[in-house]
Amino acid sequence: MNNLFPIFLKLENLHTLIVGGGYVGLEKITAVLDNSPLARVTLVAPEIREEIKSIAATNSRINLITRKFADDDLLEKDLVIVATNDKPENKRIWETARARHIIANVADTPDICDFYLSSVVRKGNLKVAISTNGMSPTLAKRLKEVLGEALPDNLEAAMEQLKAVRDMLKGDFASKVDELNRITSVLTEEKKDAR
Ligand SMILES: C[C@@]1(CC(=O)O)c2cc3[nH]c(cc4nc(cc5[nH]c(cc(n2)[C@H]1CCC(=O)O)[C@@](C)(CC(=O)O)[C@@H]5CCC(=O)O)C(CC(=O)O)=C4CCC(=O)O)c(CCC(=O)O)c3CC(=O)O
Ligand SMILES: NC(=O)C1=CN([C@@H]2O[C@H](COP(=O)(O)OP(=O)(O)OC[C@H]3O[C@@H](n4cnc5c(N)ncnc54)[C@H](O)[C@@H]3O)[C@@H](O)[C@H]2O)C=CC1
Repeated sequence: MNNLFPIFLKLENLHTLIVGGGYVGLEKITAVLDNSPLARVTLVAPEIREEIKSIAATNSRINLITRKFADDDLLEKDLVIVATNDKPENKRIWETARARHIIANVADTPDICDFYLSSVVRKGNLKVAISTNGMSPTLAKRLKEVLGEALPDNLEAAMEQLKAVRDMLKGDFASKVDELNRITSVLTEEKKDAR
């Protein structure tokens, strides 16, 4: 059973802290910016990889701090991704974040993660997030490739047309829901017919 509750965060409205500037720190900041290019991120680490420095050089919303993590780095942060190579310190940072009610992801240590990153299929406005409940990130990555190929390319046009219909529809909420369900029923009916 996967009990994780999926949500889609507007990281441009939040302030994310990343602790650690090595390979994993780079992977995490890349995942954040690929999805949310306007995310506000502070990254703290005594040694920061060159790739991270070049990302920050062209993005004023990324702030790099070149020193070890200090508890007050958590001030005014909404979520934290911990990726240092010091396991006990990772755990201590998670505990400190917990005490301040800030949710944390700790690379390498699912037991003390409040949230996981997901594998992400993107097609224009459509985004599908995949989790295997931490069982196999590699399977999540493969499924992303499979779904990416399986989803039709004209979904964006369909979404745009449905949005236009949605904006045009008059009447109360229930009648709008009925109409949108009627228009889109073909999507599931075709599948039923094929069986
Ligand atoms: C629990 C979770 C917590 C979290 O990190 O958020 C976690 C944990 C761990 N990952 C490990 C290893 C690898 N992770 C990847 C890849 C990804 N890992 C991601 C998410 C998650 N990884 C969360 C669960 C997601 C879920 O529910 O399915 C993805 C989806 C998203 C992202 O990270 O951005 C991204 C794919 C992105 C994409 O391309 O689509 C690869 C493959 C590769 O890179 O090719 C490997 C190597 C192969 C292997 O080990 O499987 C290890 C062992 C470390 C060690 O052995 O030292 C742990 C720790 C453990 O399991 O104990
Ligand atoms: N490299 C990989 O592909 C994987 C690594 N891991 C694990 O993830 C962790 C991080 O790995 P890497 O990024 O590869 O390590 P790395 O050695 O490349 O980077 C570690 C980073 O942590 C920083 N750091 C150390 N102590 C700190 C502190 N007190 N405060 C702030 N920053 C601090 C360092 O300055 C450096 O930027 C390690 O525990 C590693 O075992 C897990 C899975 C895969």
